[in-house]
Order: sequence, then C-alpha cells, then structure tokens
Amino acid sequence: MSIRVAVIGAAGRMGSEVCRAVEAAEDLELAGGFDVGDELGDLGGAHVAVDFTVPDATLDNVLHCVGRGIDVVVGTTGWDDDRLATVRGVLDANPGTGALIAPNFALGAVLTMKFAAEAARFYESVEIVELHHPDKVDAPSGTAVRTAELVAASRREAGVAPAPDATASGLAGARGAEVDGVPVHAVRLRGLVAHEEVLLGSVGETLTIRHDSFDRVSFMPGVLIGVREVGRHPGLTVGLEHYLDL
Ligand SMILES: NC(=O)c1ccc[n+]([C@@H]2O[C@H](COP(=O)([O-])OP(=O)(O)OC[C@H]3O[C@@H](n4cnc5c(N)ncnc54)[C@H](O)[C@@H]3O)[C@@H](O)[C@H]2O)c1
Ligand SMILES: O=C(O)C1=N[C@H](C(=O)O)CCC1
Repeated sequence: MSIRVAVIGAAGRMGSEVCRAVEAAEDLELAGGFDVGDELGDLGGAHVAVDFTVPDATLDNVLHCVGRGIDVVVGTTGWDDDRLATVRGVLDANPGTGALIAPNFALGAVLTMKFAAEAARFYESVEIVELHHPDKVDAPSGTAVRTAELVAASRREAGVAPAPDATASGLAGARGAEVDGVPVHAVRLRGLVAHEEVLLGSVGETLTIRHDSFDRVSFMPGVLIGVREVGRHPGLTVGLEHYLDL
C-alpha cells in the first residue's frame, strides 16, 4: 500500500519540490497540496503531512495534523523549546502519532552538524558562517542555530573554555549573533541556495567543515526518508540524524 502524502506550503520553493519528489516515488501518492487560504481539513486523507511554510504558521499546522492522528514531517524553521513543548503535549494526547522536525534534510548538512559537534571539543575557537539566498525570511538559519547548539553542548560536556576574543569595541553585529556562546554570521546573496561553514581553530591550525546545497533537490532524499520513517517513530523527533542511526 502506498503512503498518502499531503504537502503544506505546496506553492513555495520547497513545497513544490516535495510535490514533485512525492509524485516521482513509486511507493508514495500525493494526497494534496495546500497553501495559504486552503482549508487543511483531513489533508486529503493523507497518512503523512509535510510542512514547508513559514515560522509563524508551522506550529498551528503541526497541531492540526497531530490532533487528527496524521504523522508530520516538518522542515520549516523557527522552532524553540516552548514550541517544541507544545507539540510534545499534543503528541502525548495522540499516542502512536509521530512528528519529525528537522532544520535541514540535506544528508551532507546533517553530517556537517555531526562532524562539527565531534570536532568542537578539540579546538580553542569555533565560529559558524551560514550563507543563503536573499529571499530567506529568518536569520540566522535554523541549521546554523542547531549546529551552534550541538557544538556548544559538546564543548560544555568536554569542559572546553570559552573561545578567546579580545574585541573591546566595534560596530554592532560585526561579531555576528551569539547562539549558546557560539558566534554565527549570516550572509544573504543572490545566486546562493543554502550553505554553511563551521570554522574551528587552535594555535597553528584551522579546520573548516563546509556543506553546500546548490539545488533544492538536495533536500529530497532526506525528506523522503522522513516520510517513510515517521510512522515508525511515534512522539517527537528533532533532527533527521535520529532516523539515520548517526
Ligand atoms: N529543513 C530543510 O531542509 C529546509 C530546506 C529549505 C528550507 N527550509 C525552510 O522551509 C521553510 C520554507 O522555505 P521556502 O524556501 O520553501 O519558502 P517559500 O516562501 O518559498 O514557501 C513557503 C510557502 O508556505 C506558504 N504558506 C505560508 N503560510 C502558510 C499557511 N499558514 N498555510 C499553508 N501555506 C502557507 C507560502 O504561501 C509559500 O508558498 C523556511 O522556514 C525555510 O527555512 C528548510
Ligand atoms: O532556504 C532556506 O530558507 C533554508 N532554510 C533552512 C535553514 O534555515 O536552516 C535549511 C536550509 C535552506
């Protein structure tokens, strides 16, 4: 039996790509595409809904799906602990339903986060540069925020001292935004899609871990893994790495 998939945000850059990927997959069936102004209802009888919308809309969409027992795969950014706790609460009331929320479905981006967290305890300094297309509405990227959190957790656990920084004066923003003590710098440039560099340094050496998504098709293998696996993972999962045995 094929998995029926609804796409919320279907008219957008990611949503339209997901519709194409679902239609091209033999084991999946597109139950419907939904965008602003559409009544979600039972999402066309979908087993799984995929949400690529905007940070302001995604929580309501997820609650709508989970409240009806529809598994949901979410790529939209803008999640924080309070919003995740709200989702957990609704999932507790709907046992058996699964939600996967992942800031990045590109397999290389997932590996970059993993490698960066692994490397972070060995270096004095770490900073993150994320580079995206200029139509992106949030900064820094959800991926960079998650990378910084994982890096910071790894350094905390290993007892690494804060990175050295003698800056005593400067223009606001020149040192980026601090996420969990890690400076994150956001570039918006026409021609880019989604890119991230994690820069690590100690005396006499640096290590740069870089990932580039040149095309939104790069996110589709990960999205389809999410769609196929979410039914086997009841409750809330944050990050595709948990479906990849990483
Ligand atoms: N997790 C990942 O791998 C990944 C990859 C790329 C983008 N993203 C994130 O996905 C999100 C969407 O990115 P995009 O480039 O496709 O944006 P986009 O602006 O091209 O598309 C968003 C779509 O959502 C629709 N929308 C807005 N509010 C809605 C609502 N209430 N109900 C239904 N549809 C609604 C918009 O009309 C639009 O068509 C962003 O948060 C982005 O950061 C995540
Ligand atoms: O294009 C976007 O917008 C992207 N958003 C995600 C993020 O904020 O991390 C993932 C990469 C592309």
